[in-house]
Amino acid sequence: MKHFIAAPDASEIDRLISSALYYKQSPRADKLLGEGKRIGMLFMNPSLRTRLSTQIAAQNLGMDAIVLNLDKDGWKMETGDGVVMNGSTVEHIKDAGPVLGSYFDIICVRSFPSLTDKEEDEKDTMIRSLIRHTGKPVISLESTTLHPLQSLADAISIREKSVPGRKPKVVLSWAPHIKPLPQCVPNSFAQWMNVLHRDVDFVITHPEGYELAPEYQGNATLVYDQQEALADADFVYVKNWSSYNDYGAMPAVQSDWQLRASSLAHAPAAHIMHCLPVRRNVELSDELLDSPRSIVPLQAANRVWAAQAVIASILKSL
Ligand SMILES: NCCC[C@H](NC(=O)CCC(=O)O)C(=O)O
Ligand SMILES: NC(=O)OP(=O)(O)O
Repeated sequence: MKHFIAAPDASEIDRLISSALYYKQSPRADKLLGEGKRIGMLFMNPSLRTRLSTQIAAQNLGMDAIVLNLDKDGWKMETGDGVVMNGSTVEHIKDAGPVLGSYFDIICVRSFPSLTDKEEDEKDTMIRSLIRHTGKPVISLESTTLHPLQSLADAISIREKSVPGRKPKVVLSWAPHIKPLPQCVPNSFAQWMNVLHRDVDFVITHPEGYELAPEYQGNATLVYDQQEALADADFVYVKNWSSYNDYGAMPAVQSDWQLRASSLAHAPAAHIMHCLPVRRNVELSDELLDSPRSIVPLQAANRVWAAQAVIASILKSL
């Protein structure tokens, strides 16, 4: 694997899941694979899980991991072509990229969308610029459009909790929030579930106005009625996102979309998922989050094995 910025094909996802489950059993099995190699992790936005799990994964493979909070500790980066840099940006990615490429064997970056400029956000400029100007493999730690390490951990968790021989019904259910959030997590989850369509029945439910970009919604079944969508679900992935069509807006919602135990009257076996961080009792009730139905801690724990499988695959291709 060269870069990890979106869902690979179904056979590659299968290989990554197998590799992740192998590392989960034997975390240090490949402790010499990354010896003498360095991974650089650049953050333009906050993180708890992605930062720590990716560092642990790299260390399990013998790599040195260095984190730079580019938003706080780096020079403000310019990515535009031909810009006269007489404003707030100090350093161009054309100059910083080769520097980073000389320091690191693998480069990772987190860069959230503006949610104000759709066209710009859809370009995933930071990821594309790093690929172009560092010459090194790039891993997305959540970009302006996708969050593939999260989706791999989600796919691993679904695989682990699925009943053998039964194709699970997986429902992505929109949840309320106090502020507009990116579409990256639902875009990415939908992209992965659509690739895995032979393994899962995938349904999306959200209020009108919260349609995802058609390229990510893909062939998912869209059901606007949350109760109808949740019936007989095996997995319910709860997540807020802002409007894509009215970009970054929060169109008014008439009914209560918070997921509670009572929402699952017709889905008695459903496992509850969320990528975290979660706003308790806004998106999801305490009752569900604190119940054995929640596999949220499993998803977060699987972030280590997801990252380890991806980094190992890239190291093997160097
Ligand atoms: N990396 C996982 C989710 C990150 C981000 N959540 C947030 O920004 C939550 C912020 C808050 O709750 O105030 C998102 O939804 O894409
Ligand atoms: N789920 C997730 O990506 O969490 P962080 O934002 O804490 O990394």
